[in-house]
This record gives sequence, C-alpha cells and structure tokens, in this order.
Amino acid sequence: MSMWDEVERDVRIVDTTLRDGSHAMAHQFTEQHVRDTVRALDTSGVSLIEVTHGDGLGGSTFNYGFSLVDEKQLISAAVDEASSATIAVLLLPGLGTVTDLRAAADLGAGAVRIATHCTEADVSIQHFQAARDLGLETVGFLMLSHMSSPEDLAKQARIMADAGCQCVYVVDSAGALVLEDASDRVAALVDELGSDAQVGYHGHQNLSFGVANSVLCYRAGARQIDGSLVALGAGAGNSPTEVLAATFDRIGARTGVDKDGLMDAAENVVKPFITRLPVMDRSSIVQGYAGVYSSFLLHAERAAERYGVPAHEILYRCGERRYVGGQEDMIIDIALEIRAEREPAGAATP
Ligand SMILES: CC[C@H](O)CC(=O)C(=O)O
Ligand SMILES: [Mn+2]
Repeated sequence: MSMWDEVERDVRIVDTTLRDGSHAMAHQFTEQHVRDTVRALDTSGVSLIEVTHGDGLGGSTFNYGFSLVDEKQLISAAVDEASSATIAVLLLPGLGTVTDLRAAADLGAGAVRIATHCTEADVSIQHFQAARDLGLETVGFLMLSHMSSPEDLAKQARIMADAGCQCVYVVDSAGALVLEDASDRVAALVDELGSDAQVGYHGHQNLSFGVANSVLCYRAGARQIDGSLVALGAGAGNSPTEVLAATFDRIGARTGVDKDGLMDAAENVVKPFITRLPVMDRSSIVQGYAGVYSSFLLHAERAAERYGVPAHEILYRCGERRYVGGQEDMIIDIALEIRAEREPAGAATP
C-alpha cells in the first residue's frame, strides 16, 4: 500500500520539477539537484515525484536534447533519497520502450506516467499492460488536450483506463486552456471513468492559468494535480507546487503536504540551481495563445538565434500548423522559411 492510500487527502499534489523542469534546464540536471529536490519534496509529504528526461525514458537524443547525466543514475538517486514518496517515470510510447520501463522498475521506480497525443491513446495499451504486470502505479497523459473536445478526450481516457491506467490526466501541454476549457474536459473524463480510474490535471503557466485551472479542475473532480517547484517546467513553467499547496490549503482542500516546507524547498533548494527562470514572456504567451507544445520553447529560441528570426513568429506558425510532440525538427524548417521570406529577392543564403 502506498503512502497515497494511507494519508487522508482530498487531492494529491504530484511534483514534476525533476521531469518537466528538465525541459527548462535543457536536460542539465545533476545528481545533486535530484537528491536535494527529492529530499525536500519527500520531507514535505509529496507522495509522487516524477524524475526522467523531459521527454521521458529514452528522451536523451539529438532531436530532443541530450541529458547531462544518464537518467538511470538520476532515477536511482531519487529512489535512494525518497523515504515515503514513490518515484514516477514518464514514458512516451515510441521513444521509451517496455525494456526501458523494466529497467526503471528494477531501479526502484514505483509508478509510470504514459503520455500520448490526445487522439492516440491506443498506442499506450501494451505499455499499461506491461506496467501493471510490473506492479507499477499507472497514470495516463493525454497531451495537448486543448486540441480535442471534452467528449473526444473522454473516449481516449476510456481506452487508457481499459488498458490498466489508474488515473488519466488532462494535460494542458500548451498552457492554452482557460478556466472552463480545463474543467469541462476534466468533468467529461470523470463522467466517463466513474470509479474505474481517477482524473488528473497538468497545467502550464503560458497564459498564467495553471493554478486557477487546477482549482476548477479539482472542483470538477480531478484528484491528482501536477506542479513544479518555482514553476520549473517547459514554456512559462508549470503550476508552482508551493502555490498549489498554499491555495488548496486556503480553500480547505486537504493535500497532506507541508506548504511551508515546499515554499522553503522552492526558495532554497530549487531556485538557486535554475539556469533560466520560467517567465511569461512574448514567446511563452504566444505558445498559450496559439496552442503550441510548451517544450518547443527552447528549440524555437535556439533556432531564432541561429537563423536571426523572432522566436514568437516561429511559435505562431507551429500553432497554425498544429504541430505535436515529436515534430521538433520542423522548428528549423519554419525558421529557414521565415528567414527566406525576409531576405531581399535574389539574395543568396549561405
Ligand atoms: C514530452 C512530454 C511532455 O513534456 C509531457 C508534458 O509534460 C506535457 O505535455 O505538458
Ligand atoms: Mn508539461
């Protein structure tokens, strides 16, 4: 029985600083970052802590960005530091494999969050089955949820639940959902799943609605809510874990976490090692507005610098073309296209 089952809570705060935050850190987490952060979260009563490359198991590649430290070493360090919390890993079918999942379970990971595009839950079926066979807690991520209606999303959640998923998340990968956009999706999943599986919500701050959406989603029936310390995550970051803890306490929803311990962890453990603070700047606001995958931000910024074009223009076009995770290479194509459009007719490009 996990700690989650033993502690009386109304809602479970799940922390993804060490996974979604990997995007913002350009995958440069050290073992010390992981050890210090897990210890602080664990001591503060956070019962599920996600640790993986930002793009999940096997994400350390040319396309997504190489990790500084092998994620297996980071997962082991996290397991070593956690005395009560369960360590979760993220897996994107096609990038991470069942073999990677077994290796993570051997290292002591106790949960897996399996993420698919919001219309492709069927690619996760064998991974959920394998995870249940391994005795792992299972969570499903329906990414870029703004691209599907509540009804369609609920059908995809049903596929995950039937495959063995214990909690299906509405994942606002682009930070594009505004208030009822988020809670209507959660309500549709709660309606569909009933007691078959819980529903969760994962927010991004691109339009600054992470925490407000989380409260509405809780009221609509979500029972697991994601956050990151200091909001460390892709785009303008995630809903800050320490703010979620304070806000849920303020509205009388029991989380079982120590809000002051989390504020301390944010201020004194995580903030000092952040290389680039999450910020709602022009690029990340465009991501929320145009519905662009938050983890495209650093890729767009790099392409913008390399090809001398504005990052927000690249991101607007990613939104228009409805690019999804895995299409990071198209960011370069767009940058080249914008540069060509800006060059005087006939000018040669080296
Ligand atoms: C690449 C996985 C992605 O970062 C998962 C996630 O957190 C999201 O879609 O928001
Ligand atoms: Mn995310």
